[in-house]
Amino acid sequence: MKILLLGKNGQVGWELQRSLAPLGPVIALDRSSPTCGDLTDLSGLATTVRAISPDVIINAAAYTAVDRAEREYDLAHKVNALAPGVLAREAARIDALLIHYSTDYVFDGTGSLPRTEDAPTSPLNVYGLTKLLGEEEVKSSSARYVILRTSWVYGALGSNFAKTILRLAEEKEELRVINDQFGAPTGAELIADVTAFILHTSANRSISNGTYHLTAAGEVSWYEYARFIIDYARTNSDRRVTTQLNPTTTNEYPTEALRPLNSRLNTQRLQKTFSLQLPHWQDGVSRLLTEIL
Ligand SMILES: NC(=O)C1=CN([C@@H]2O[C@H](COP(=O)(O)OP(=O)(O)OC[C@H]3O[C@@H](n4cnc5c(N)ncnc54)[C@H](OP(=O)(O)O)[C@@H]3O)[C@@H](O)[C@H]2O)C=CC1
Ligand SMILES: Cc1cn([C@H]2C[C@H](O)[C@@H](COP(=O)(O)OP(=O)(O)O[C@H]3O[C@@H](C)C(=O)[C@@H](O)[C@H]3O)O2)c(=O)[nH]c1=O
Ligand SMILES: [Mg+2]
Repeated sequence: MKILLLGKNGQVGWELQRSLAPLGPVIALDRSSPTCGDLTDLSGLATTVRAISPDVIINAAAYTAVDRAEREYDLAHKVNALAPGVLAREAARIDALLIHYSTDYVFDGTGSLPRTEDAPTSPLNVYGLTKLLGEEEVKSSSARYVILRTSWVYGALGSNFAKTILRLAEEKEELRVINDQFGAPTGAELIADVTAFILHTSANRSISNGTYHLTAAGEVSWYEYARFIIDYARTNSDRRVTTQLNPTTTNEYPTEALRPLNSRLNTQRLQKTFSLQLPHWQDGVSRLLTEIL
């Protein structure tokens, strides 16, 4: 199968370059590739799909700066909603399968139960809204598609909460981290591996269009996640991690964008449909920390 990958140097895109390699030729693009891989260039994107004519399109590119998106609606909307719409309509023209990623931030995060794929969406911030509009663009096209909603992504390459905390833990005397937002940190490696597995499955049996929640198992608050990272660095490295880590609340830690308190996603549909098991978040985070410390 010929695969077109967009966003090749993001956290997930980078790991996809590895996990997709055994499945067939991968044409991997980013915003500065000679062949247009810029999601703000909607006609250029369409031309790219027509020129390459892939069997599968994987969209790992996105506007992911959650606070900045509050000030850059038009750009976030173009990248997260209009561009996936173009990809979906071009996929439909050539009968390619589109794999697209979305987020826990499409939900408002009330209550404490893990949300299923069909739970009502109600984003609290611009990033979440534009990602939801992107999902709707994909679903309303006549393309074959799989949407994978994930959460709290980290990887060795790129920026993420785990790497930020490691840095701040050496720089600052005190760190305050929110203790009332809960979710599952999910490795870019895991997302990429599951994506490759889904594609391999789709080569042998037809899979129906659908949205699936894909996160690591277990749950944690950002504060407990930071605690895990700092304890791990103290035990397993020579870093001088002298910071004092203190819990705080969403109300006491204002940010430009509102974030859901409950980011828990129910992953049963993915596990049952593809006979998969999802590892605990601590497994992947320990691997990351071992790798970067
Ligand atoms: N990060 C997270 O915590 C979560 C991410 N997701 C979703 O998972 C997917 C992958 O995210 P992740 O890998 O973490 O994100 P990253 O921010 O690590 O990577 C996104 C990539 O998209 C690229 N990109 C941004 N704008 C454009 C553009 N106009 N044209 C081409 N490329 C562009 C970025 O390039 P550049 O660096 O040049 O800007 C970057 O390489 C996204 O759909 C995201 O919404 C879902 C839940 C959580
Ligand atoms: C750095 C820092 C963050 N925080 C809080 C802010 C926020 O609520 C939480 C995580 O911070 P981040 O900046 O990593 O949050 P954010 O960039 O919003 O992370 C999100 O990114 C998008 C792309 C997604 O799709 C989501 O799943 C989620 O991963 O921790 C603290 O309380 N103290 C700190 O020192
Ligand atoms: Mg972030």
